[in-house]
Amino acid sequence: MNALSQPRRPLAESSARRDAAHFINGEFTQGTTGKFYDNFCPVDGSRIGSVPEGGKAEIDAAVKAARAAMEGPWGQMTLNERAALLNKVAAEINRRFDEFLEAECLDTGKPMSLASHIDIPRGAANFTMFIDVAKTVSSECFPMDTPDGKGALNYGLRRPRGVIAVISPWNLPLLLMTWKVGPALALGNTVVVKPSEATPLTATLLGEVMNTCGVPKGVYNVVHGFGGNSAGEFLTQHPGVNGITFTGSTRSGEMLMREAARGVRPVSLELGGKNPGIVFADADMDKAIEGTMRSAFANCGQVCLGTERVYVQRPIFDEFVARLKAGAEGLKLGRPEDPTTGIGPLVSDTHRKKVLSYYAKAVEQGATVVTGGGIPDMPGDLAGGAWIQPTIWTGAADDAAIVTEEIFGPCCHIRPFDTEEEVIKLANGTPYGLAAAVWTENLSRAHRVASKLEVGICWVNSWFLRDLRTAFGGAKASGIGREGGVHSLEFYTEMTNVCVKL
Ligand SMILES: NC(=O)C1=CN([C@@H]2O[C@H](COP(=O)(O)OP(=O)(O)OC[C@H]3O[C@@H](n4cnc5c(N)ncnc54)[C@H](O)[C@@H]3O)[C@@H](O)[C@H]2O)C=CC1
Ligand SMILES: O=C(O)/C=C/C=C(\O)C(=O)O
Repeated sequence: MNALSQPRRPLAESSARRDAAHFINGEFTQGTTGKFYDNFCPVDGSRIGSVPEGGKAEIDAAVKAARAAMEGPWGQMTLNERAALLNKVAAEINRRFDEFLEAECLDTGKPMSLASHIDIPRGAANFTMFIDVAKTVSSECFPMDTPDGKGALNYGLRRPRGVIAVISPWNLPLLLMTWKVGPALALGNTVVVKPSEATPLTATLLGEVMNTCGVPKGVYNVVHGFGGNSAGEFLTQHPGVNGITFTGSTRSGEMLMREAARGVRPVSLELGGKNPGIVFADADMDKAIEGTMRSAFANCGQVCLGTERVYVQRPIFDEFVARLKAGAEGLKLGRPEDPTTGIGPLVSDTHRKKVLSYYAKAVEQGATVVTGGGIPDMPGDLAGGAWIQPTIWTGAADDAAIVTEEIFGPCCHIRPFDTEEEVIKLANGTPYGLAAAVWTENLSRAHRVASKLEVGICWVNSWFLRDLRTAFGGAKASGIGREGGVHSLEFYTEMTNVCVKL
């Protein structure tokens, strides 16, 4: 199970190559729209299977099933009963680890070495962690004075919010979907999930797991389809939805928020980033290079927390650029099942077109291409995949597109800086505010800089070190709200203050 130490069977032979299906009220269905689209593997462009596109009828059926489950057996369950079921779900994901792994790597093309360490284990951990939160969280209590001297007692009572719409992206499909489904269910809600159109497989597979574990029908529903004028928009428009949680682009987040305004429904939005990495001259160079390699290139740069702007203090600038260049050029592009693969393809040809448009803009706007900048020559069937070269630039202006806009590819721009004050201003000089990575051996400086960066998450001498109990989310245009640990209660529950006169 789990870690990848030797080659796996080729994904071409995987039994995870299947048609996707909606999962509504505990049953798999192809729906009634008669519309289907093809799901392609970005490794070689091969067809994985078909995906039904859900319409208003499928969304309505899923929302009604979710509501009925709230009012039925799920809503009647004790926390311990719910927890037992969700622990079984986590155990079943681990038991079917290889199926989830193959499905995720078929859909995304990411290396199995990465998905077996991050995506699939987190798919299970997202359930167990939030069960712990639900079981251990305490409530607030305020005793108060009253004129008669007898007093009153206020206490907060948390109830599930209801039917939660989960709209999830393609870059970490199982991880980011369960990051929302885990707390939603642990806290007693039901869900309708609209996974990304590009990555339908693991959400479908999770339906099988729910049935195997005896999770009541209607608790977990999946409807496939696209965003605007399709399943995504129909879901957010449905009046039976009590809250909308979304991870994806800032543009789509804005649209969702408009939909959520109808009926004044809460949103939790984790959106785009243009995250800075700041490397001070006193940094441990090996650690800074290793961390920046991961933050710029892991998952082919398709991580919202990734570093696309690197600021390096001038005395170490040339050495840093040379070493990151060597690292990028040493990354092996390869098949997911090859344990020596360092980087996979982008998720789709459509996304590659977007990333390549930035590669072109970088040159047009006068940046120096340190390495990469195009499409690599891939052998045989891989030539049909969405491969792209890891790319590093220097010399772009601070207002160039590659320095200001989220690219979501394996690339970064490196710029020198002189002073702490200057780099804080540069780092904050963007509408986004998701994450930052600061590299320094000076403890005082680390704390000082972290406190001044306008971001939701600041790593010091690390990147993507995740404690699931901590607050996770973005500042400014990178999102609204925080999820993780007790912070998830804010969105997934509704608080009633009970005031008891004594
Ligand atoms: N913050 C993050 O983690 C992610 C950021 N992105 C960024 O977004 C860019 C565009 O990628 P997309 O796949 O188009 O991301 P997107 O943000 O448009 O899509 C994410 C999810 O939202 C759904 N969606 C889109 N529009 C919707 C609407 N009007 N109503 C309801 N649901 C809707 C999609 O079907 C998908 O499930 C990427 O190039 C990247 O820059 C993409 C994926 C994840
Ligand atoms: O929850 C995590 O650990 C990772 C989150 C990553 C994203 O939200 C993303 O890349 O979109």
